[in-house]
Amino acid sequence: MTETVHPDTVLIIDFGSQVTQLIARRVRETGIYCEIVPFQSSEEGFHRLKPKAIILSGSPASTLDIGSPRAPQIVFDSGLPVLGICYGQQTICEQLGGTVEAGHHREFGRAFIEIAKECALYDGVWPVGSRHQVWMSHGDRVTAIPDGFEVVATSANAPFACIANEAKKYYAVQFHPEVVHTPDGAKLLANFVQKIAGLKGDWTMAAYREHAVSAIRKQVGDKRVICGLSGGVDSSVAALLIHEAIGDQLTCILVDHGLMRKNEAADVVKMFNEHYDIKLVHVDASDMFINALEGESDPETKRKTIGRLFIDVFEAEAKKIGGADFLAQGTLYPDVIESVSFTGGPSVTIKSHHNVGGLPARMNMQLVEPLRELFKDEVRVLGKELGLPDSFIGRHPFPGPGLAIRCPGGITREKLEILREADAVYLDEIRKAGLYDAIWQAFAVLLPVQTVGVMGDGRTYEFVCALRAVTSVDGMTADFYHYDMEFLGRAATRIINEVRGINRVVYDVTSKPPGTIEWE
Ligand SMILES: Nc1ncnc2c1ncn2[C@@H]1O[C@H](COP(=O)(O)OP(=O)(O)OP(=O)(O)O)[C@@H](O)[C@H]1O
Ligand SMILES: O=c1[nH]c(=O)c2[nH+]cn([C@@H]3O[C@H](COP(=O)(O)O)[C@@H](O)[C@H]3O)c2[nH]1
Ligand SMILES: NC(=O)CC[C@H](N)C(=O)O
Ligand SMILES: [Mg+2]
Repeated sequence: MTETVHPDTVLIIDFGSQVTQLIARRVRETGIYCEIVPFQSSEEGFHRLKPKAIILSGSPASTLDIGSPRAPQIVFDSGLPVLGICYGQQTICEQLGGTVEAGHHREFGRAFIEIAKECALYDGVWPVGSRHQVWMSHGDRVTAIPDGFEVVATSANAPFACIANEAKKYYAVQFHPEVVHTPDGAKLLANFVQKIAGLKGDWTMAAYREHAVSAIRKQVGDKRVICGLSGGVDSSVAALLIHEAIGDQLTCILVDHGLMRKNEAADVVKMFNEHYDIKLVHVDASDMFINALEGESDPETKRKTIGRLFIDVFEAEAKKIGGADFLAQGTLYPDVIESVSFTGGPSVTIKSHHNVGGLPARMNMQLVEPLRELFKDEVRVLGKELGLPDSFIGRHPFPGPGLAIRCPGGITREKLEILREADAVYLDEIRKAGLYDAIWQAFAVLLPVQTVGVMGDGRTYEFVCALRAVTSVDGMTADFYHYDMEFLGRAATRIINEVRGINRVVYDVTSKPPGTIEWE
């Protein structure tokens, strides 16, 4: 992963909790660098990262199960501050001489803890004798604590809600400080990394930019790099960073697959040519994509066809510039974590995200992934640092397969055109209402269903358009956006009046889960 060691790094050992990523986010918010390493490779991670503090995550496992994961001994031999969360607390107790039992009451959700003693972990946050809301999610509980520890907070069902060995700087909590339902949790984590471990918050995007630029130079040398540029935040920021590092050795390739939003390809090319001196090839491959997709209705086939054609175009373009040794991607940290995280069993494929991950084997190119340590919101901050215009930084995500996965049923050129128009009107209404930034992602979907309507005293028999808008932090979970009805009415009227081929509009009120954000 990282090539350079950050001076003040926190190692987060992941035992497979659903919320391990949130620990990383909370630590990063204090300006301190951290990485999540799966417990299986945590010893190797320790040597690679040379951390100054360690956090042990929660887990679906029970320490009472035979073969359940443990922290490597080096954690306790290192003399570093350690914070154990939930399972992390339980394994600390198991490993250092305490005991854990299966609890009589499983405890999920909100709970209240009483502060019994002063503790560096909540210094300046929770006074002795006060009571605070925390979030619990456990079945097992600690029943005896190891020597050298004392109980510093209790809850009705977790007498050892927080325990500490201040001399060794070991802290362990049964609750989850990383989730927002523990309102003061972020302050506790900040106390751990700043006051207890004494780390400096110098993980800034300016520092990251320097670090990334020199890492790219070192990796690429004087070789050529191609970068698929969609105009989305990730690929735009990746392109700017790589260009800063290696200038003309970079060629960006924008593939217009005929599945972009209205005017999108032209806008992206214009913006890049106006602001940057980056080599950008705009490939109109729309016939190739649409011909291959025409009539196709299976979502997975659509996605795979598009993924394959992207490869073909990248290959052909690389050849035209005399070959390229590297392919740049805007892979983000959550993508990396999802592919290494400990899971109880094989996970199912919900949808094959058009992923350029299959590229290197076929194209024989090495990957350049300058954003693989960052979360999306950090990428946006980095984009700002690099001077990317706000209109690009705040853009809603747009999937690589584009309108093809918003047109359920067989794809036709005509349907794509109708959808493109409806989507443009919908987004225009959102912008006019000042809602664009409050919504994480919004788009129109053209349903393969025709319904009867009446317009100008005549009968119509046309398509249904579904509108989607969601709020989310990272796209992993999402809620539908709660518009007021006036807005929906206005958008529907405009779409029906202005877009030929649509005579009915509906709004999607499904969250994720159980739905996904896209319809295919
Ligand atoms: N039309 C396109 N032309 C060239 N490359 C593309 C195109 N669409 C997607 N890609 C490539 O696929 C990658 C993944 O797409 P993805 O949509 O996740 O990222 P993005 O478009 O850069 O950002 P965002 O998530 O904000 O849309 C992009 O970073 C880009 O390299
Ligand atoms: O680059 C991409 N290639 C894809 O194949 C793809 N499929 C979904 N998405 C985007 O991912 C986020 C989550 O989408 P879902 O809830 O539909 O899985 C949403 O932001 C989707 O727009 C994709 N992005
Ligand atoms: N969230 C957790 O870490 C849970 C730990 C353990 N599986 C329990 O039920 O107690
Ligand atoms: Mg995109």
